[in-house]
Amino acid sequence: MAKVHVFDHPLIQHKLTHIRDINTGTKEFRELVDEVATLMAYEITRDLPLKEVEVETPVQTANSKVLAGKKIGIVPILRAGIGMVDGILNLIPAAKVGHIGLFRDPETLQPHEYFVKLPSDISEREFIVVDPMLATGGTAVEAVNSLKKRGATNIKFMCLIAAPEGVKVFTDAHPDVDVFIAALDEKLNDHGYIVPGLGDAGDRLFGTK
Ligand SMILES: O=P(O)(O)OC[C@H]1O[C@H](OP(=O)(O)OP(=O)(O)O)[C@H](O)[C@@H]1O
Ligand SMILES: O=c1cc[nH]c(=O)[nH]1
Ligand SMILES: [Mg+2]
Repeated sequence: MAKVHVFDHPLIQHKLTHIRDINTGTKEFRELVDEVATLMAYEITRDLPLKEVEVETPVQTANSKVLAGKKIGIVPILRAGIGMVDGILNLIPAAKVGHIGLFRDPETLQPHEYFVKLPSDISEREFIVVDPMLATGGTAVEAVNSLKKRGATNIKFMCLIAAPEGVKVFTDAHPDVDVFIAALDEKLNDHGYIVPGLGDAGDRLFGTK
C-alpha cells in the first residue's frame, strides 16, 4: 500500500503560507516554489542507497560513503510541475529530466496528454513525478500510467498541496507509488479547485490569465 508523507517541517510550512497568499506576485511565488521543492527533495531522497568508499583525509585514510549512483529521473507534469524542477536539481544535479504534458479540461476535469519525452533506461530509473497540485487526482494518475506504460517500475509522486479526494484516487490507482505532500488541504470546490489551496498553480507561476 502506498505511504502518504505530509511534511510538517517549519520552513516548508512557513514558505507555503506565502505561496498561498493572493498578494504574493509571480517572481516571489516562483522563488518560494523553488525553495520548497529543494526542502522536499532533501526529505524525499532520505532512502537513496549509499556505498562505502575510501577517502584520503589530511590525517589518514577513512572509510566513508557516497551515493551508490542510482539513476534518478525527475518528471514534471507540464506546465506547473516545471516550477519544482530546479529546486530538486539543486540537490541532485545529475538527475535526468523527463516531461509529461497534461492539462485538465476545465469543464470535465479530465486530463489530456499532449507531450511525453523521457530519459533512457526507464526500467532502471527511480522517477520522482512532480506537480504542485493533486486535486481530483486525474492528472497525477494519468502521468504515472504514462510512465508505467513505458516501463517505469520505481516511482514517487511529490506535490505541494493535495486534496483528500485526490490522495484517495491516486493511492487507489497506484498503491505502489509513495506520495510526498507539503500540505493536505480540506476539500475540492465545485470547480475542482483545492480549498483553501493556492489558486491555479500554472497561472501563478507563469503569470498567465
Ligand atoms: O488533480 P487534477 O484534478 O487532475 O488537477 C491537478 C492538475 O491541474 C493543474 O494543471 P492544469 O490543468 O491547470 O495545467 P497547467 O499546469 O498547464 O496550468 C495542476 O498543475 C495539475 O496538473
Ligand atoms: O486548486 C487547483 C486545482 C487544480 N489545479 C490547480 O492549479 N489548482
Ligand atoms: Mg493550470
